[in-house]
Amino acid sequence: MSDPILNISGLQAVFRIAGKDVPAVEDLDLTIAAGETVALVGESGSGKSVTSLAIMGLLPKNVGRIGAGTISLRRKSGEVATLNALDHEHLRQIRGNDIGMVFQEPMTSLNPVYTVGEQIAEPIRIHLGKSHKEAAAEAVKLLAGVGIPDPARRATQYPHELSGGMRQRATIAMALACNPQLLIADEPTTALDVTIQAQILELLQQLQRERGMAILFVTHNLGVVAEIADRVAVMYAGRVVETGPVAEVFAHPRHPYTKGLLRSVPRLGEAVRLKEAGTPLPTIAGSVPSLSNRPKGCAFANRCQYAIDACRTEIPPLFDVGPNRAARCIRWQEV
Ligand SMILES: Nc1ncnc2c1ncn2[C@@H]1O[C@H](COP(=O)(O)OP(=O)(O)OP(=O)(O)O)[C@@H](O)[C@H]1O
Repeated sequence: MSDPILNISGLQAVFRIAGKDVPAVEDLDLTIAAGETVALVGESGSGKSVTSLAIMGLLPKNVGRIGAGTISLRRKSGEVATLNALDHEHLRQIRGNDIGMVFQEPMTSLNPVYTVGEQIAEPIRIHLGKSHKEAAAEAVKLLAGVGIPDPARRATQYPHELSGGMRQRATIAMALACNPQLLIADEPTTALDVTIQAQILELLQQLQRERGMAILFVTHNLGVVAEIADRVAVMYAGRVVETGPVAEVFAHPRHPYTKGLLRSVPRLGEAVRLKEAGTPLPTIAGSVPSLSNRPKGCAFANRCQYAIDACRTEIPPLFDVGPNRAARCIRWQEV
């Protein structure tokens, strides 16, 4: 792989809960190259959002912090910055400039009292030092680039005047305004209906082809992963339990959790067949253990049909299970 844009090594993110430091993410390694999309996937509570917040330096103040590890980003200038060693001011310069962000709910990024055009122009003025006029013209171009019809008029409108899909396109335009090296997209299509979702995914892929940025895509939706990602990192209870190229991981999962997740996604037609037969969709019984309640050894063991006593004593390491593939399961050969 060429020098990665993002390189995370041994990341631990902790929360202070009832006077104790509790790790929400542990021992996480992740790299993303230019032009590559890596998906972080897992059930609610697995640590996906905490990971993306840690990268952006946006863990909740006084409660969350990075306990260990390094997060390096190759900036547009070519300089490699260790994000977790930077102060707030430096991080602010990097966010919106070298890192673009798109969240599930566009209204969290858009300010209701400014026009869409003003909001897209702002980072262009702040980070790229363009004049008001230049930035405003650039904002219209960006709106056109994300497929918004009549962009000059749309730029003068307020967020509530746009549909949900259009708003998400506008936040993508804002995220890309400074031509970032890395785009972090945290459930960007979850709040949209499926046709709009497909359009937004297509748009992100097209923009990535044009710009060659690295994308970290956070989702719980395996269908979306299959559609958009080159590689996937499956998270469970704060750790990556399986990683590798999407096609191979999905065809031959090596961790029981990945296998369970895949089984709980019905293929087209299968859902109807199961319903007609009165058979419930297979699900993974139980839920992700809470932070303060993580069991000893493999955190998945109490939901796992492959678990043996040895699983409950030590946390398994990530085993090499194929080219560019790893799985955190001592029984991976039997899965
Ligand atoms: N501010 C916080 N204080 C304490 N614990 C937190 C905080 N934010 C998240 N956590 C805990 O960290 C763990 C990981 O949460 P995270 O939000 O990263 O999960 P997720 O995989 O992104 O889930 P979702 O898809 O629901 O967002 C969870 O156990 C969650 O309860």
